[in-house]
Amino acid sequence: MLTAHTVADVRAAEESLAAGLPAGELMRRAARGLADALDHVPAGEVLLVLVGPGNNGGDALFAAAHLLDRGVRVDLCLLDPHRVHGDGLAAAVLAGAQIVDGPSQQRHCLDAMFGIGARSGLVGRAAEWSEWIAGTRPRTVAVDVPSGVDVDGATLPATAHVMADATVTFGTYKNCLLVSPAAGAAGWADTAIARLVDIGLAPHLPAPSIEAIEPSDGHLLVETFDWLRAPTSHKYSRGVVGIAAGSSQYAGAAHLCVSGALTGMAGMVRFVGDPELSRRVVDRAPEVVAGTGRVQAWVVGPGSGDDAGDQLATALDDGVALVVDASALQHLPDSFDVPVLLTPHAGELAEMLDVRRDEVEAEPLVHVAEAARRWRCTVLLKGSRTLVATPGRTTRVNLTGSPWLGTAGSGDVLAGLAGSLLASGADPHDAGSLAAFLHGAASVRANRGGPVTASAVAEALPGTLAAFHDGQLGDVRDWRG
Ligand SMILES: NC(=O)C1=CN([C@@H]2O[C@H](COP(=O)(O)OP(=O)(O)OC[C@H]3O[C@@H](n4cnc5c(N)ncnc54)[C@H](O)[C@@H]3O)[C@@H](O)[C@H]2O)[C@@H](O)CC1
Repeated sequence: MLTAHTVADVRAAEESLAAGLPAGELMRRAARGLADALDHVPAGEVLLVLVGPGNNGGDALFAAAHLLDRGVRVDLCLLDPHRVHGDGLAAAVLAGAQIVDGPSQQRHCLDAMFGIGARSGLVGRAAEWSEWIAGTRPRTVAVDVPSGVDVDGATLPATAHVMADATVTFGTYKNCLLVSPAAGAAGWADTAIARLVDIGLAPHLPAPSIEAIEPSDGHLLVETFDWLRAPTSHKYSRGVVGIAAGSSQYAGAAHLCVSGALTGMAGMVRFVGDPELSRRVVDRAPEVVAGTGRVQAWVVGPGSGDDAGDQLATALDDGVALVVDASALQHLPDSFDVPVLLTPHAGELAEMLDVRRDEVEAEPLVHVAEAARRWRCTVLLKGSRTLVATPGRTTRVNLTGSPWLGTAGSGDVLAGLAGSLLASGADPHDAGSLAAFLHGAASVRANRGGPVTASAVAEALPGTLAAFHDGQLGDVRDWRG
């Protein structure tokens, strides 16, 4: 798992680690790693370093000294010349850095104004410099976190903040580097996920605040699905998932949800719906069994019509786990007696919580946790960085996929896949986060860097799942579009 920690936990861990090291060793490690990560700045090129008053500025000043040794030229802009890391400034100046009044035409920039000591929102010169970055667009690397974002809340301020092309972070990820909307300021389009410099912090860190499934986590499948270890497993021990999806208006949703369910871990897919739709589903997918019968989990709601409420009530009567999606989300009871995964997008979550969609998009972490608390179940909030929250569990963020996945029907495939994982033995937290991971990776596998259809995502799922199981998926950066 890739993990992120809160500022308080990072500070406590750093204190504990630093206690056993010579003074200044942590900053030396951070600065060395930072300088190594700046290998794209060629010798002879000018790097502008925006230096803040704290240790974040100190990291950059020591890194600048390394870069000067490599032949890079360094201009320093000091946010407050009276508050600057003294030893760092001395090292950078001794190595040949020049202090300048403000940014000009530099094509490379290092944002070291504020790190984890940041308050959200920039004002004064810091705001002007962030506007210079936005206007001039030098290639900008943020040190630890982009200055001005809310580090733990992963939100963006109403006032200015830095938009970086990439971020180099120390010791562990911070929430703002993984979760929307702040993750967008850390280098969304370019490197997608911040580069992590190992400073020896891991043994001192507590449980994470956020975690993300990585390609190397294929062992989760064997740990989650007992039947994978049993040579005698059969279709019923793998689990049966029931699908109540689609309607005359959205017949395609039935097919797509079924196609997602067929590519998961369950041994059998049942479809319940009106006779005409059932006939069409079985015509397209002869593996599907139409009609009611025993299932281990239900998926209710994708493309459902006016009968979504009745379908949900019927599924609840069955007393098994369920995925509730789309229009069925409008018919939620106050609480559940069975394991439940709700899969809203921001608009649907806004309706559930009676807030505006832009409020959910501005603070997705807060709202997904609120819904998970209110319904005491797992909530998967779909988006460019899908979140999965369950009371008592570490919230997961999904890092696979691309904006091409924002296509009609892809949510139906996701719901079907999640239902299949639920029926096959996963709890809703694992089912939701594994489904989001596989679904995102499958979309990239289907057509890296280009458009995908929901059907193509479903077709790419079996190969993606097999590669994940076998540890063949490589790096998570490979599975972002
Ligand atoms: N603590 C440690 O042992 C280590 C810290 N490291 C670096 O140290 C950083 C944290 O350093 P600091 O605690 O000095 O904090 P910062 O360098 O983030 O800055 C803190 C100062 O900036 C001010 N400030 C923050 N946000 C502001 C805003 N929006 N507008 C105006 N002023 C603002 C604060 O009041 C404070 O005085 C980390 O992010 C990391 O880069 C690394 O060197 C690794 C080791």
